[in-house]
Amino acid sequence: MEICVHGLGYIGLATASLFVHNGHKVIGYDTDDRVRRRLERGEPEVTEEELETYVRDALDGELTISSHPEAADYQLICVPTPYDRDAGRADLQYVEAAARNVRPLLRADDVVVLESTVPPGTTATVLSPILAESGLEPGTDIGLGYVPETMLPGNAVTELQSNDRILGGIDADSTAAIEELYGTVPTGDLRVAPDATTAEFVKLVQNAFRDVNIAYANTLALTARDYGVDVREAIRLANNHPRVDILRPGPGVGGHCLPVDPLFFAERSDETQLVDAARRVNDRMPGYVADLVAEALGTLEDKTVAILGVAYKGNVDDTRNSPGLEIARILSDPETAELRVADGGMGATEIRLCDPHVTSPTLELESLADALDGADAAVLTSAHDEFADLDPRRVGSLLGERVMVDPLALMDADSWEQHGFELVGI
Ligand SMILES: NC(=O)C1=CN([C@@H]2O[C@H](COP(=O)(O)OP(=O)(O)OC[C@H]3O[C@@H](n4cnc5c(N)ncnc54)[C@H](O)[C@@H]3O)[C@@H](O)[C@H]2O)C=CC1
Ligand SMILES: CC(=O)N[C@@H]1[C@@H](OP(=O)(O)OP(=O)(O)OC[C@H]2O[C@@H](n3ccc(=O)[nH]c3=O)[C@H](O)[C@@H]2O)O[C@H](C(=O)O)[C@@H](O)[C@@H]1O
Repeated sequence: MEICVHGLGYIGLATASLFVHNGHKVIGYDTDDRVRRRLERGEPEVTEEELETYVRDALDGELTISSHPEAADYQLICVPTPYDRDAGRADLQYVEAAARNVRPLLRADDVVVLESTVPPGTTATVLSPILAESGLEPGTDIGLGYVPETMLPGNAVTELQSNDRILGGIDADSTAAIEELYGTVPTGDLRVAPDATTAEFVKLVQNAFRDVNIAYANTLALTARDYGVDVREAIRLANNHPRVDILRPGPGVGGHCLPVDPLFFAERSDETQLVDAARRVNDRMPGYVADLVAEALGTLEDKTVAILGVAYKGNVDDTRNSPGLEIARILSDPETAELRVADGGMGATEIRLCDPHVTSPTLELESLADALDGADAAVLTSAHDEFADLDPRRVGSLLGERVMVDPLALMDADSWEQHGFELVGI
């Protein structure tokens, strides 16, 4: 079958490659010239090794990059859906633009599938009317539906090929046509939702569930501290119950999915109190970690703090909503730093950033040795493999004060304390 994929970012490129690897001819279109040029040269901007090989193989095969969208049996939309904080709603401009691009290409019986994460109702009430302006009615003349992507950054290819897929058409024929396409690629089970809106809702349910679960773990961490209880030991013991499965507390919830997608629920509902509270709990964690740094050092004035990890989680290079960067921002902000300085002085805190996975022209990133050299404290904010074997002897010889803040509990406390460290956890 011929497929045109709109948006060749993390999801679109992986999806286009999945279909090529399974015998389909795919035209890939992205509005960004730079993205298209790189792909035309066979140089995808992908940092997961397995995904990079997977995409390169597709580019060597039947994945064609085009400067304009083309007619195809299936039009797949994988464009960004950021949250507009000022407006308090999802910014659907990219979905709308993609729909307008698809509109003139449509032929009877073509099928349009949205994969981007969106507020429930988007396919039926935003996408459908734009496509209908073609003169072909979605649900009657053309197919239309929603198929969320659920692959986990860091384990993309495996999850792309093995996760269950949920799909929902705006009518039975659309659902059948979408099933026909996704049935040709390896996945877990295909799960048919009653309609597109339910499929959109389920995608948000999954990410909000994870966010709420992590917020519960973070709440437990703060509560356990008041009782002098080791939260990780408590969660480990609690999880032995056959029906309890609590996630891990940490320095905050980053990325562009968990901190954003739960907010989409509020678009047309006032009943989102629990989900909103979870967001607030998780958003508070970087400030809490900054407080721990200030507490351990007694003052932030003239102190130097090394932040080890600006990626939003371990072994990825994505810095969106990064807890490490938020902790850095809070510690270096004179206003908040002043509040956090135990002795009341102004906190001219120097921040050094280190991350072996991230390359960024806008961040001044240092090597591990340079970041630690003479610093007063280190904060371990991303669970990168490179940090797993940090040697307390080496770190101790570089740091000015032996203070290691470890909100992810990556280090062995006994071993670090034996080397004279104050290991601060949450
Ligand atoms: N990254 C992730 O882990 C996951 C993302 N999602 C969702 O998938 C969607 C896409 O996310 P990513 O691939 O991560 O975004 P991304 O930012 O990596 O890529 C999106 C691409 O779409 C292009 N684009 C924008 N408007 C376009 C248009 N009208 N036509 C063609 N191309 C256009 C952009 O230039 C960009 O290259 C979002 O809704 C996101 O929430 C869903 C599951 C996982
Ligand atoms: C339900 C679910 O597992 N959703 C996944 C999620 O990917 P993402 O990389 O954002 O999720 P993640 O690994 O939980 O990381 C998010 C953030 O949460 C933090 N985190 C994660 C687990 C945990 O126990 N404690 C914790 O604090 C991480 O450090 C990170 O800062 O969101 C993706 C998406 O929807 O874009 C989705 O495809 C993925 O399958």
